[in-house]
Amino acid sequence: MRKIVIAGNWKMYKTQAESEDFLRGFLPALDATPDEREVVLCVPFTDLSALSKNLHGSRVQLGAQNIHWEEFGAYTGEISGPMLAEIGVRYVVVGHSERRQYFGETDETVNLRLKAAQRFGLTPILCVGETKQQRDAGETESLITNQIKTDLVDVNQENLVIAYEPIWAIGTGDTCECKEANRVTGLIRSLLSNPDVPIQYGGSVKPNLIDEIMAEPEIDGVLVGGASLEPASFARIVNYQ
Ligand SMILES: O=C(CO)COP(=O)(O)O
Repeated sequence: MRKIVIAGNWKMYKTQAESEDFLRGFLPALDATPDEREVVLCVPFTDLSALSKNLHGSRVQLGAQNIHWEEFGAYTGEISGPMLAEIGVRYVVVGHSERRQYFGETDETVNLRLKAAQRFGLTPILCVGETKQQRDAGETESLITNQIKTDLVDVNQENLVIAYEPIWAIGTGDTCECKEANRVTGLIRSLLSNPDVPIQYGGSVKPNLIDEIMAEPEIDGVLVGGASLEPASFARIVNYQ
């Protein structure tokens, strides 16, 4: 039975005060959430220590949005696995398209970060996905296949989550059609040595679409940006029917 992972990716939103305010509106909704669903909030570094204090005893797991591959060192602006583990972070998003686009992330550095997350006891969420140009050129399958094969070299697939996030669906409101998202998720699964790796869909996930998305057999959860920023919106997603 594959794990269900419902994660919010707050990107660069919410101060510590705003994140604490979010929890006050969100946590009560979890009383209705089936136990087998893993609920994760991937938040900015400054929110991690604030939220870790507020989440004690809660079922919400903390996630980060980046991790350096070294244990320590002169890497201005980076954060290490031991720093994240010390405050109870369990998950870390790796290879998000925004990091690949704006911060020079490559498949090689993604691979290093994936292995570092596992080395320091965290579970990485690997993001893969194609651009509109690649999809229109019929390159979706080859792009995804290359990302999976390159990013996962020597990565332990027993401690991994993957998110299929078509870049053209991120932040656009143009959610991938559920059957297509399911098809590509099935392709990703066919490339893995461990068929039980949870695979999420991400890209304009909205409350009104979550029931349909989660009804797809290959999809084991979602990675949610904008719709995870409001308590009621993310609560409806977490409590999909
Ligand atoms: O990038 C995403 C999650 O990592 C998706 O963002 P949106 O849900 O805002 O499209």
